[in-house]
Amino acid sequence: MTEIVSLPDITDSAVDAALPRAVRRGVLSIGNFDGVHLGHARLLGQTRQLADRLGGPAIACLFDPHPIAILRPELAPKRLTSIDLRARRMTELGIDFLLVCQTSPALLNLSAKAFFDALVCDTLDCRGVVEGENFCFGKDRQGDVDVLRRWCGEHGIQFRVAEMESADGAMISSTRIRDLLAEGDVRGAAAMMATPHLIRGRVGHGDRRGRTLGFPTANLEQIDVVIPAAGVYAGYASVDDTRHPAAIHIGESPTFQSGDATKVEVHLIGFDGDLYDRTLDVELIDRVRGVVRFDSIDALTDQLRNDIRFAQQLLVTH
Ligand SMILES: Cc1cc2nc3c(=O)[nH]c(=O)nc-3n(C[C@H](O)[C@H](O)[C@H](O)COP(=O)(O)O)c2cc1C
Ligand SMILES: Nc1ncnc2c1ncn2[C@@H]1O[C@H](COP(=O)(O)OP(=O)(O)OP(=O)(O)O)[C@@H](O)[C@H]1O
Repeated sequence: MTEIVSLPDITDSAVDAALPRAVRRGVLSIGNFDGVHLGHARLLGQTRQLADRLGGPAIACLFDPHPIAILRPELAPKRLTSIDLRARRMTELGIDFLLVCQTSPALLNLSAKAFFDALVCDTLDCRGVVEGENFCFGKDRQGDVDVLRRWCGEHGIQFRVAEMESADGAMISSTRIRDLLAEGDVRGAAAMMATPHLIRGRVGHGDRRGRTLGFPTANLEQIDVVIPAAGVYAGYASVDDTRHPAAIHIGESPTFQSGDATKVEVHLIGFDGDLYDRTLDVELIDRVRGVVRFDSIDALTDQLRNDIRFAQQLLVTH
């Protein structure tokens, strides 16, 4: 199990007392790790390998909130994955600790050298560091892998650069996965994360129209991850450790002139029960179609029957 360790600001003297001893003398990889995509997996795999060779724990470290949320809040994207989910995926990659360091204006103001000294040397006393070729750090992104290699060398710290992982001729990144989701390409996003995009939400009350149509839907609220483009999707919805095939509608219901672009409604296929106030985990497997305005309720329900049949077929062959 990857253990999440929350740390105060590394520029704060309280950081030493807050750090368990077991997290020192390890091999470190710093990033945001949103989505824990195939590039991150390659990097973290090398972090695990180097930790095995040098001894000590394999450590991933991220800064929360994401620095962009402090520097340019208007540009801050929604995240792909909660920190808990990142840790769960890192468990499979053999990462011992996910350090979650508090981001502060003082931290963002550190020069690359001051950041290196504070985190890699003073706080963690690392035996090794592994980063991808495009890694930058410190104020104004001054530091890159060349300076990091030099400073690690000066401190007797092993340093490795992971080769960048690409798909279809372009580098995989969290940004690219967000772009795919914005186009509704949940299949492409899943290929880059080696797992489907997961939306967790609490079931609230919709207009209660779905049940009268013969297709009850759970309306997800309190979603704090990226919601893909409006459309109809095939996927799975898990509640209480039971996974149900599902047809998911994201966006407005133009037939009824209701809802908004980020509304997520989930029809659990073959399920009949009360889901209000429950937590639902929805995996988005494939896109079925775009959202359409129907001229009659009968036309809508005919289409919903087809969607469900098509979703079931997609899920069987996926
Ligand atoms: C699989 C699926 C596909 C849907 N597709 C459309 C659509 O294309 N156009 C539309 O107006 N509503 C569509 N709906 C939304 C229904 O109109 C919606 O479920 C109904 O209005 C119930 O809303 P409520 O849950 O707020 O009661 C779809 C719903 C589901 C479950
Ligand atoms: N495709 C990739 N292959 C290998 N390493 C990668 C890849 N993408 C990112 N990394 C490395 O992972 C670490 C964490 O990077 P980060 O989480 O910021 O990734 P990112 O996917 O590029 O994010 P964003 O799109 O938000 O910039 C860095 O060392 C970075 O170089």
